[in-house]
Amino acid sequence: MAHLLSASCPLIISPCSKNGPSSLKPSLASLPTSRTSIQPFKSLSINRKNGQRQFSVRATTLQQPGTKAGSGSDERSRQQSRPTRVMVVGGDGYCGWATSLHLSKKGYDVAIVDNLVRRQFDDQLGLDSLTPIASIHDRIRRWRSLTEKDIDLYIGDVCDFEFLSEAFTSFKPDAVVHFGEQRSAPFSMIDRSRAVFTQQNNVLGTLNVLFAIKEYAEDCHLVKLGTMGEYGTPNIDIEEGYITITHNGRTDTLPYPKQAGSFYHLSKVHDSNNIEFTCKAWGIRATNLNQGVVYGVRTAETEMHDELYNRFDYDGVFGTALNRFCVQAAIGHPLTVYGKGGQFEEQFSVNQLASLVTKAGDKLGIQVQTKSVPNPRVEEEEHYYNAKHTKLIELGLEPHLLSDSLIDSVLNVAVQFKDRVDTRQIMPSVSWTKIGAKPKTVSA
Ligand SMILES: O=c1ccn([C@@H]2O[C@H](COP(=O)(O)OP(=O)(O)O[C@H]3O[C@H](CS(=O)(=O)O)[C@@H](O)[C@H](O)[C@H]3O)[C@@H](O)[C@H]2O)c(=O)[nH]1
Repeated sequence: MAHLLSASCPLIISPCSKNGPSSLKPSLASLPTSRTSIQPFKSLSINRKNGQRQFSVRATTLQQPGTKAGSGSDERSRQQSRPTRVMVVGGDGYCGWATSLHLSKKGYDVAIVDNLVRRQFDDQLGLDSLTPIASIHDRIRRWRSLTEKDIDLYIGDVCDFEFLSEAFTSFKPDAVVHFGEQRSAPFSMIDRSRAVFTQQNNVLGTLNVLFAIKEYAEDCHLVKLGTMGEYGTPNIDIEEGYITITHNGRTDTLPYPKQAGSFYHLSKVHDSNNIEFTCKAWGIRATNLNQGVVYGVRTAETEMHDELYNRFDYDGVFGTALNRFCVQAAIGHPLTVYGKGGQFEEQFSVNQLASLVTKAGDKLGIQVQTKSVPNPRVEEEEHYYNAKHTKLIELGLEPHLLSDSLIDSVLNVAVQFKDRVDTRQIMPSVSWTKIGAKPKTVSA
């Protein structure tokens, strides 16, 4: 029964809708319900629609030790019914909200589990989403009034096992999509207490979810959001989860080495180890999706009403590069490329992202400047990067490549809400080297 699929999903795969956000959309209906067997490496070419370039990707799926491909139990589990009840942990957040609506629209029974801590981070740090967002209660009420579809809501912390147990026994999920983690690398590098919070919250929360599945819903499939940042920037191709190594004449297929670049990214490495272990030890079924930077703001569902808007972060702590660049362009702030800008956000370098935004600005008559600002992070600013990513495609994912029209649409949203931008939040404020044990306080 054990199934662990570790997939890499670079930035260019933007599944939710043409206009983003690129939150993951592995169709739950297409997820395997049994372990997969070792297959020979396959090659696959994808042509970019605009014909700019072609790239090849390869992947393998890995049979868990001690199992036989195509065994009777595989066959039985393949015949099990598809999941219909999906619990989205972190369903009030950026990826979680868009995913919850998408799954609800597709006819799944959805339950959101969230402790609303993401909103508290904003209050504590004096930040706000560029887009005005409604409370989770108003969001769900609005969705019901527009679609007649109910989304269940469990407000609480997955680190609290009593709460999680109650949510599991009452909702009875067939699948859990887990986004409920502190997801900002800079946040985890503010001070000791934020570093400790990030690892405690993320690692223990996921461990509780694994125990809840074992205890209450053995057949439940865990879909967990990992990160490409687990792998760092090795000078060789990044394989999907596993690499075959020959050492002293013996060969084995082993987890790909991890070299995370922040306490946040490290928390995901620890999660991955715990998930892999429980797949082997208990037969938990999990898909660990190592996702690249997510960008965009609208999906078909979130644009149905103002109260369904998704959050959109542009600040130096929670804003990610492309979203930040679009907001910076909209308000005439130079794009803040850190250091040399050669660091890759999956398939695009930061410099390339900046030129894409500059081009989109031209079309709107906005003159976009770029400036190199001192890099607050400890990272290589020029390096080899080649991540393999075929497994999701084999599972049925149709990639929407980062296109000019997507950037145009994000830039348009940034222009629409530019009066809400707090320019004091634009520059990076968190340094990887200045982090210390002393708590950092925020002044008004
Ligand atoms: O104004 C900016 C902001 C960022 N960068 C550069 O852009 C790169 C990416 O930074 P980011 O803030 O866009 O993304 P990151 O910190 O890597 O984290 C985000 O993307 C990760 C996927 S990945 O990047 O690790 O694949 C997710 O796991 C995280 O949850 C999400 O916040 C970094 O090398 C950074 O130096 C700039 O040059 N200028």
